[in-house]
Amino acid sequence: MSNTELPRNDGLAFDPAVVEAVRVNTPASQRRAASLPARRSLKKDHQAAWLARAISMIDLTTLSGDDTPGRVKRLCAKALQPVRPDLLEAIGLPDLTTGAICVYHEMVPVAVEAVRGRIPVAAVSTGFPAGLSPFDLRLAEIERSVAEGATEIDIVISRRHVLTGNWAALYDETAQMRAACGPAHMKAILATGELGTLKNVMKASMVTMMAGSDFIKTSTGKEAVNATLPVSLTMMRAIRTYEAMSGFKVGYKPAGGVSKAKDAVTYLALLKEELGDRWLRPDLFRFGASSLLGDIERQLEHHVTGRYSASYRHAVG
Ligand SMILES: O=C[C@H](O)COP(=O)(O)O
Repeated sequence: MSNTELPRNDGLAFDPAVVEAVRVNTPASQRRAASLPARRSLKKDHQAAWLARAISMIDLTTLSGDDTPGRVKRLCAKALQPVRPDLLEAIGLPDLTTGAICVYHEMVPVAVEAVRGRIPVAAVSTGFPAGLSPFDLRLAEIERSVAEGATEIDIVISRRHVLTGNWAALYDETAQMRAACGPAHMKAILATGELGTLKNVMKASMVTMMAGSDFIKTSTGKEAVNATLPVSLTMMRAIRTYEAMSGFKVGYKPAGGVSKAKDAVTYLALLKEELGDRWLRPDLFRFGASSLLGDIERQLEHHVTGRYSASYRHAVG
């Protein structure tokens, strides 16, 4: 099934009472997050299966000022063949791909041609990463990316609406962006490292889901602090609350700074505990990551051959 055929979040009418009702126990969230890595240790086949699963949920990303068509084509080739064919055969997953490729608008046509419809192309739009270009241009950017073949749009919210408590403005902005996406799935980047508190993260999560986001995503990868476990716990609980309110399952995307296989497994363990097995699929979970794939490939190589190769051998992704 192509991702444009997947169910969409139609959203709910803006309800300030939902925002008012938000409660977050920050010390408890931090304690829980801190206990996770120590509690999780996966071995052998089980570990390989989780790592393969993690690959299938990576939005393989390049978002650099020096991106070129050549780099994007190489990244797309890596997304379609994320691990050496002999390793994929050995783990019984010869057709494994990443979840999607994620690029700036200018690179959308190159990526669309390179992936040949096998995986979705996601575009970061709306004046990424700051989201401070004129609003009509931000909407036009979404429309252009969709017209050029992006089927997922990662929008950035206006952090100032959160920091000034203007929840109605955040709802309105997000709803207009969702409309501009048309058939493309929308991931709302909250830039959680700039929102100040976990309570703000929870409120922004609720508002952007009420406004129709299909996914909520932590970060652009450009903030000083990007994806963290306490933020992820908070956003996953917001997703659970929203499902109880609306019946709709919103997806989750931690992004920025997730670069080690071990960390990816910790995120997946948290996801399984908080939201359940249904979320352990690419339609409801993605890692936004530029270098995670390289480390996972290294770990899989070790699993299959018993040897580690140098990390420079896995330079792409
Ligand atoms: O959304 C994805 C991020 O921009 C990637 O961040 P990263 O380079 O820290 O993996």
